[in-house]
Amino acid sequence: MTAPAPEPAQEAEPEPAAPPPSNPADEPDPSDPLGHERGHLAASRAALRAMREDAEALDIGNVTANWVNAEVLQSEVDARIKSLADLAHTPLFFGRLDYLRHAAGHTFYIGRRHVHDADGDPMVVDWRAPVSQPFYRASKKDPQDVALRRRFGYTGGELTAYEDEHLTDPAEAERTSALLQSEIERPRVGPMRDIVATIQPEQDEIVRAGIDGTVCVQGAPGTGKTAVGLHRVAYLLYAHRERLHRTGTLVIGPNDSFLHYIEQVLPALGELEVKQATVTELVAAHVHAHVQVRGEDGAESARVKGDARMAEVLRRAVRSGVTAPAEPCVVVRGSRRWRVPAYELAEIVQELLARDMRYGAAREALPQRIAHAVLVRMEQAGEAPDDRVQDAVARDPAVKATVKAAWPAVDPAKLVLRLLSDADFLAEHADGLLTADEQKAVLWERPARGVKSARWSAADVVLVDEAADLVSRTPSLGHVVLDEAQDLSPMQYRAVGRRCSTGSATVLGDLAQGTTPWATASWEEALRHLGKPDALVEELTQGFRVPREVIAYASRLLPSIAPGLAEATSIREAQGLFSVREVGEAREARGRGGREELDGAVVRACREALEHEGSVGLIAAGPRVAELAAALDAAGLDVLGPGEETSAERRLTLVPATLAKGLEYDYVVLDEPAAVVAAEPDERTGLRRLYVALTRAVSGLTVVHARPLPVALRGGAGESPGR
Ligand SMILES: Nc1ncnc2c1ncn2[C@@H]1O[C@H](COP(=O)(O)OP(=O)(O)OP(=O)(O)O)[C@@H](O)[C@H]1O
Repeated sequence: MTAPAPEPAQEAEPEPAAPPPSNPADEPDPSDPLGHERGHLAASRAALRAMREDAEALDIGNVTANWVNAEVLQSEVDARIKSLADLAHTPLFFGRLDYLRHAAGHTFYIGRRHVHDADGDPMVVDWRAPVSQPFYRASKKDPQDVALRRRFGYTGGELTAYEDEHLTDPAEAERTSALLQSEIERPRVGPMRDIVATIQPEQDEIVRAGIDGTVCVQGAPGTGKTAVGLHRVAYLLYAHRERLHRTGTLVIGPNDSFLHYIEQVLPALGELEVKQATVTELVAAHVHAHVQVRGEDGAESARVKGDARMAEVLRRAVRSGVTAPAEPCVVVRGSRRWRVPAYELAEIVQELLARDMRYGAAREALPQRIAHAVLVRMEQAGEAPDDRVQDAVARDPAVKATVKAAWPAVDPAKLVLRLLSDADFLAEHADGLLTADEQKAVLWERPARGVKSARWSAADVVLVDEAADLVSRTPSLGHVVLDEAQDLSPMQYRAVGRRCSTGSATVLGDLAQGTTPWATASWEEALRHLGKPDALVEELTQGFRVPREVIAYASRLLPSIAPGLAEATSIREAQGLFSVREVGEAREARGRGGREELDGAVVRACREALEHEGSVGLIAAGPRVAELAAALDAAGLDVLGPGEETSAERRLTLVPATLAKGLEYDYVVLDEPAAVVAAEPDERTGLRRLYVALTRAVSGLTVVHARPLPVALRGGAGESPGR
């Protein structure tokens, strides 16, 4: 952190950390508070080293004789040793609270992890501990027993500044923190970082919401939804470690480059166990070893396959093989024959069908029910059969044959394959649910021969997942974070809902950024599909990413893409660079000459952006990517693809607009907005895609266009900057 702290903060030149005071509890030297804080930092680091040495010295041989236990224990010890590493560029603490009257002590240093001294007294407390909460929430209006909140500034790992707020001092005016501001405005390079030092009060409320409730967050671009979701997982893991260790946690994101972008946030917070996946990966891994996504759907076919009505079609199809037995079931035991008549078998089957049971569970219950009917007859005949007899009868070949005929086993993948290949079978179960046209849209163009060879699409696999759940219940995790949720179909929401049916979820999204034909229109409806209709819907409106002028420009699209939504604010104070450059005449631009001129202007804009510190993203419509890659190459500019990590040397990424969601770059060059819009199946989706692309910039945006800008973006005369 480099920004100087304002009055009354103290600034100091970086210098080696002072040696730890002989007694860290020594009263601070009022003439050198920074020296005292550095002393505490050095002492905390020494304490962390000692904790690590203790962990390394653990001899588990004494604790366990069993080698399986020993292995488990050793891996836990190894994980602990790893988690105790002192990372040079992650300061051990970033804040301090002095309480007025706290029972357990007075001063607490807040950091990413807990550190204690040899007596077990805390040197640094975890940001997630209850005692740390006022660091994020206390204010002059509600000091929460805090006299002093101190924020620390670091330069290259050295403690170089601090900034104080005396929350109970009426004479001290409230003001924004410069350290906080500089942290927010720090240039971005590389993957996403944690925000523990600067979580805002309204974000903290979501982060620390109870584990039993599902929270849904609607938020404009850059309001910190992803950051909040990830910190919430870290918080829940801290507060409910045992429970979540058993049940598991999962973060769902829209694509692999996004998951790659966020994957280091949780490990940096010491959480190494959280799984990350896209919905498609999650579902495909679960349903069938041979079901692989290799096909694609057209918009209409994907829309119908993603519609919640498909759940009912599948329910009917799964149960369609159940038939009332026409023959009695005759079990021979010794010299006696026991006969359960067909009408009674039919009653048993009917009764199971009427129950709210999984298909597979009912199929397992059926032989026991038939055996019970046999046992009743045995008892009536004066026998005294026990449970073992009932089990033996349930396994009798005659009973098995009855079950097989009345309640056939269902293979979910084969069932869906038949639905998508066999028009009559589909019609039978979609009757009254899907129109003839919709049924046509659902059917594969070429019927597949087998599960392995079928060209399953992402939407098909979700259908298989639904069918699999109808047969046997999908195991639920303890907590699921669903990011960029607005793009999910109702059937996908159901698939995610199954994975948190006995747990809870954090649903994050922005209705204005929905770019699928089935994009979420209302959170209430989405939450119903998810199976969490009582979830709390919160809104975040403070933008941390996009400069004011840029968000105002992008927000011109809101009336066309999401009329009900409010424009985000920007808490960035830095002005930000923003220009819209028109190249040549629109007419001319349709020809090759125009495109070359456009490519040239784009390359120039990229070069200019690279003169600044931080990452640069060139966002363009998919069909433009190859041409722009060639132009950049010809100009000698080194360019990365999405998902490749930026570094100080390689900072320019060429991103197809379809993959820009959730990502951010310090400087964005946006190529030809009209092409971004035109690459989508309809105008609303196109404008939403454009809205996403326009809101990726942290410090500057240059829009370069040859074709006329979309009408919704043009604004009034003289409003466009840089012309
Ligand atoms: N409290 C905060 N302090 C510092 N930086 C923050 C804070 N909240 C969010 N940010 C930063 O703002 C940027 C945007 O956050 P994030 O990506 O989580 O937003 P989002 O709402 O998910 O955006 P989008 O809708 O575009 O996906 C990130 O760089 C994030 O680290």
